[in-house]
Amino acid sequence: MNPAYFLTGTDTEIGKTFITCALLHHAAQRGIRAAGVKPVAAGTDADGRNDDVENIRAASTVALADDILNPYCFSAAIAPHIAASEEGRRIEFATIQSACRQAMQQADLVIIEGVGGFRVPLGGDGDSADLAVALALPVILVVGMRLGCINHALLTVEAIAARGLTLAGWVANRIDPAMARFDENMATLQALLPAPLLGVVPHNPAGGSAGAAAFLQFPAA
Ligand SMILES: Nc1ncnc2c1ncn2[C@@H]1O[C@H](COP(=O)(O)OP(=O)(O)OP(=O)(O)O)[C@@H](O)[C@H]1O
Ligand SMILES: C[C@H](N)[C@H](N)CCCCCC(=O)O
Ligand SMILES: [Mg+2]
Repeated sequence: MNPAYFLTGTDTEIGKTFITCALLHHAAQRGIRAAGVKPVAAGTDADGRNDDVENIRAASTVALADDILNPYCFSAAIAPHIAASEEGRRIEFATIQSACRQAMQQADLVIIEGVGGFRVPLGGDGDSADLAVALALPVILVVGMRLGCINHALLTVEAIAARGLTLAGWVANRIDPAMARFDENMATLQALLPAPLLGVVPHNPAGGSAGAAAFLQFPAA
């Protein structure tokens, strides 16, 4: 089976999809056939499309079938267990595991984007941390650089370690370009997070997520 990573973040809307795409572009720029998977998406447009799924599809160099790329998609942009319940559906980890296995057979590198932060409920099979355990993959943590991220990052690494998962590395993503004491916050995170820093991605890098790839060092040196 080819390498894959479970990508999580310090919260929702902090750049998990953006960094997933940047990692996929980083791989593609090095001739690695890479694909992203978004097991659970919430929020669709009038055509039934989800932005995360479409961005990940566009950044992937291996075209996965729709049900592998995105096994579960719900209409409302809300917590997915609530969306699933409202739609009378159940998120099955076995279905997601099967999709991820197939992706890992088809692509040389697979990045699996979680949903929201690390402990988002997904229904009867568990939460997104349980999903990471079920997939038994190393984790990449995206830290959305804004006030409050130190606490969120530390709680997340604690939850990752408590489950016996490996933290492969973390990415600092500058979602708030006006963050006060950015350098001091970075120094604190580097001192406290027990994994390599895979890159510091600026706010609005030229070229979008493809341009952001230039700021990544992956795998860690
Ligand atoms: N470095 C950055 N510079 C500028 N904008 C960014 C950056 N990273 C992310 N964004 C923007 O912030 C928004 C949220 O990012 P993104 O959709 O990747 O978050 P997410 O963590 O995947 O959210 P979700 O929990 O909904 O999956 C998007 O509009 C994205 O383009
Ligand atoms: C719809 C949104 N963009 C995400 N996909 C879902 C975020 C769920 C967060 C749930 C929570 O932690 O409260
Ligand atoms: Mg996303």
